[in-house]
Amino acid sequence: MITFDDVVKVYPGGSTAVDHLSLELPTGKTTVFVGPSGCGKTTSLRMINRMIQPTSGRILIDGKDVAGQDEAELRRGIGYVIQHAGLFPHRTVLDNVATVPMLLGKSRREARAVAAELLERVGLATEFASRYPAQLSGGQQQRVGVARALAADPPVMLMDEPFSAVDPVVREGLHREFLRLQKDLGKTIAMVTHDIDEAIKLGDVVVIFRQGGHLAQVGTPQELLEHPADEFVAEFVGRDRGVRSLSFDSAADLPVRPLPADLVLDDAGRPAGWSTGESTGGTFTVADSLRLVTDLAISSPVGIAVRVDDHGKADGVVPHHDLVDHLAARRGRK
Ligand SMILES: Nc1ncnc2c1ncn2[C@@H]1O[C@H](COP(=O)(O)OP(=O)(O)OP(=O)(O)O)[C@@H](O)[C@H]1O
Repeated sequence: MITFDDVVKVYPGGSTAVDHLSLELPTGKTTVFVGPSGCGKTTSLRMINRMIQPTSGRILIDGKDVAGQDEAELRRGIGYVIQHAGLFPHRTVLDNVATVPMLLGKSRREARAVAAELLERVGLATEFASRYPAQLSGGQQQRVGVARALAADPPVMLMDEPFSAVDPVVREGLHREFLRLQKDLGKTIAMVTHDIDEAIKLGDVVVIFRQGGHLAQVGTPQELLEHPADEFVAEFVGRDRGVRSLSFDSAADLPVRPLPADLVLDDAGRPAGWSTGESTGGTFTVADSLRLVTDLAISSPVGIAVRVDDHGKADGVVPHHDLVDHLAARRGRK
């Protein structure tokens, strides 16, 4: 666990970047710092590995004050990923990643073997290993940056806007990769982003800052969407927060009706469209979210979402008025 204990940072010149921050970042989870520009996110992140010294207060990792630790040793346990990956331009991709294990005392051969394995883990094919950073796309460079940060197998990772320099499609892929990796690795991650959607997608815990380095709210993405603490948070998480909070609710307890006669099935019982010739526009299973069902019901030409089982066989439908009733009942329960 990383603990901020009443941390203040006032820069020379008098601007307060972080104002009495007390916060706990749980072990093995991703905590995302988000907020408007200049609200102290990066300053907070960099105080964890002592790139910036707090003016007052303490930061502890697993109960140990970082201020009392040897800087080099502290940083060996903390991976650091930045926006443009920060790769060494004159070293190959493989050697960029192998540098850290070599610094930690592994032979060149061993270090390269570790590097090759990490590159594979972040989804880079072996053919990229011998290229130089400039010969990679932004998204590929970012993967190398993540692999390099993981090379010392640090329990803690700091990530400052790691995905913001790439286009939305590439970012989407990196997000998927990140979630898959983190599920396997369970690192204690602190990440900075200015993008609330990214924070909600990647964070187990989301910390919203407001101007002046004040904490606005801390919570799970679902808590922030459903119970914003004030107008600032409500505005920040977005006006469509109600719809987005449906992503965190399962479709498992949504009541379904029997299959209507005008739903056409193929020989295997899979939905093939409506008798009017229109498509079902997709299907859902009990493992999906209420957001998907809502989307299907709204975009369906007949206003009905079709549920299938694990084999793709249709096993029930949800007309949009049933969905509206379910959502109203859900609101009553919360
Ligand atoms: N080295 C510095 N000297 C003086 N003031 C600084 C310094 N670094 C940052 N600041 C100020 O401290 C405040 C917080 O900066 P910080 O970089 O932590 O914000 P941020 O939330 O990460 O912003 P952004 O999203 O724009 O990167 C800002 O007002 C900034 O101008």
